[in-house]
This record gives sequence, C-alpha cells and structure tokens, in this order.
Amino acid sequence: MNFDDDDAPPDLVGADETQEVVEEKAKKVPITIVTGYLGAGKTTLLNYILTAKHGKKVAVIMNEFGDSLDIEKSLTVNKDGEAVEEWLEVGNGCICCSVKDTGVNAIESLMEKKGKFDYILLETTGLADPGNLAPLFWVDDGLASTIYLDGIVTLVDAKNILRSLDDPAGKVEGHDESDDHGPVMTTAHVQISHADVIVINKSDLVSEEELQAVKERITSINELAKIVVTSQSVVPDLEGFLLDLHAYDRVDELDRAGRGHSHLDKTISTLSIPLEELTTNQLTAVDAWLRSVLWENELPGNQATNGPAFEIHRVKGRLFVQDGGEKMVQGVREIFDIFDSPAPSSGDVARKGKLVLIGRHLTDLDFEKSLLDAVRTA
Ligand SMILES: Nc1nc2c(ncn2[C@@H]2O[C@H](COP(=O)(O)OP(=O)(O)OP(=O)(O)O)[C@@H](O)[C@H]2O)c(=O)[nH]1
Ligand SMILES: [Zn+2]
Repeated sequence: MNFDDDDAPPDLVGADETQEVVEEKAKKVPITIVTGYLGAGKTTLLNYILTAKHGKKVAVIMNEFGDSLDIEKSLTVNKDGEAVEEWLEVGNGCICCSVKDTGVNAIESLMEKKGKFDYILLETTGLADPGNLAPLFWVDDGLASTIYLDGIVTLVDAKNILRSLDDPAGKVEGHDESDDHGPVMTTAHVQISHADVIVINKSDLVSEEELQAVKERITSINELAKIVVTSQSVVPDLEGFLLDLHAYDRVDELDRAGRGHSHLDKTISTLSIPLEELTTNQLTAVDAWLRSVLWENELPGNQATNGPAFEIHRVKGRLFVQDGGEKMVQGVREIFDIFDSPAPSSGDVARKGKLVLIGRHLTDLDFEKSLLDAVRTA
C-alpha cells in the first residue's frame, strides 16, 4: 500500500511554512549502507532493527526477498515489467524491496514521503562493493540534499570470513590480472576496508580462539572500524552502535588507529601517519598530496615504483592548523574532502594531527616519508 495523500507530510512549500517545517526540510535523513558477504546476516540485522524498540521510524530498503523475512511482503510489478517499489508498513518502520541493486530510485520515491522517517537502511547484495555506492550518497547533489551517509556497516560471518578472505574465487572483478603481486583482493576485503562498523555475526558457530583470530585479521585490515560481536545479528546497543554513526562528519575513532600498521593481512592494511600542527601552506601541501595519491595514484617523492600499484579505499584525518583551525579529512576511493571540523576538539587536547589510510599495498612504499617530506618542503 502507498501512503495515501492525507497522511502525506504537510506541503513543505506553502507560504505559511512554520519554523519547525523549515527545520524539518533542512533536517537530512541519515542513511546507513548495510553490506557483507553472502549469508552473513544482513537481512537478519535489518529484521531485528525493524522490530527492536528504539522509537525511530526506520525505512529499510532490501534488494532481495529473503525467506528469512518473517514479514508479509508484496512487490507490484506493473504490466510492462517495470517494477514499482511498494512500501510495506511494518513494525516501527517500513520496508521497500527495491529490485534495483542500489535502491537509489527507492530512496528517491521514499524522499517524496519525506518527514516520515528518522533513518534509512539500505541492504546491498552480498557481492556489492560499497566503495562504489558510498560516493553516491555522499556527494551526489541530488540525493545528498535530502539524505546524508551516516556510515557503512559490514556484516561478517565469523565461521566463513577467513576462508572468504583467502579464497581467490571471491576476487574483486575488474582488477587488472597483471597485478599478480601477492594475494588476491576479495569482495570480503573491500567490504571490510570500507566499513565504519563491523558486526562479527554467527559467533555461536565458532570457538573463542576462532573468534579471536577473526577479530585480529579484521582489525589488521581496518583499524578504524568499531567492532561488535553478535549472534542472530542482535546488536545490544543499537542506538550507540549502529544508528547515529556520523562516520562521515566525525573522526573521533581516529585514536583507535595505532602508529604504523600490522601485517596480518597481506592484501589490505591500515596505515596511520601522525602530523604536527600545519601552516596554511603545509595544509595546501597535504591537499596536493592527497590529490596526487587519490586521483593520480602517484606517491610524491618518486620512490621506486616497481612495486604493485597501491589502492586507497578510505581516508580519515584530523589536521590542526597553526591559525588555531582544525580540519577533518574524509575520503572514499578517489573522492575526498578537507573541511572545518564541525566539532573542534576541546582546547586541552594535544594538537596532534593524524592521517589514516586504509588500502592495498600500503606496505610496499613509504607513505609516511612521502607525506612528511611534502609537508616539510611546503
Ligand atoms: N547460526 C547462526 N545463523 C545465523 C545468524 N545470523 C543469521 N543466521 C542465519 O543465516 C542465514 C542468512 O542470514 P541472512 O540475514 O539472510 O543473511 P544475508 O546477509 O541477508 O544473506 P544474503 O542477503 O543472501 O547475502 C539465515 O538462515 C539466518 O537465519 C547467527 O548469528 N548464527
Ligand atoms: Zn539479505
């Protein structure tokens, strides 16, 4: 059933716009992308969120009808085969089973019913590469005017993840075959490297030691992500842990990333580079360095590049500028942004900046030296 007109949100354009309507319009709806390898527990998590008592109106967009959904569902396909998304009222929210992979049109149709939801959750297919999807909600001026990307949550199947990470069959398509340097990068790697929260699900199926090994491997790939261990995707503290992530306008988890990086996973790792306070020129040098690394895939300082091409999946940073300013760096693949920290750190914090990179082949070249040289010579 569709929302019939009389319960559509009040006409937001009318001249008699009251203050809260204006605020309502300005209020963007957070969207979280839920990804994770086939069968990891994405639908189970969404089901749980739809029925848990958190008081938020949540719209869930799924890309499949899992029979694990114990909710009556229907999809209206009109005559010429074009599927029309149907919004199903459930529990404390509603579900749309968008047959299109990214669910973008489902979101557009959802935004017409704007004001109805506090939160949108989009389940991707098990083989989706969130690096392609995130920019859509982060920079797409069409969608970004009504929604903002709150974060990426990756479900990991504790029982099978280590096998998926080492399984060449799961390799990411489109990677030049010539790049046969070292182990294969799988979809599981990419879903972990882009995650802001990692839910290690199906913990009931593994021993304590196996769980520990999974945690260590995942942390070595992505040191920034918050990790929660679950069974049946039941995240105890949904509010604090899954809803309201602000992963793209805050970097408070930067401190989690230690200096340098561990080599537990040969394919993808996290590298964190400490930075002193910057002059304005040095800030410009950091911006130029990021452009070279993210757009040209060139590491300034012409170190021997006979090694494999590196690939940056995620960049997060906090930069202190000598004029007292504090900047934040957010990046997904080649898209990045350096902007004023919305919530500058309190005065007493040591003005120590940090840039954290998550990506592939970060160990073959000296990123830290390259960046520090670029800053020093600025
Ligand atoms: N033993 C166990 N089974 C689980 C757990 N979480 C989910 N499952 C089961 O695993 C199967 C897959 O769960 P889903 O939630 O459909 O996984 P999914 O990621 O949505 O799967 P796809 O959308 O097909 O990629 C279902 O039968 C779930 O009941 C868990 O923690 N432990
Ligand atoms: Zn699913």
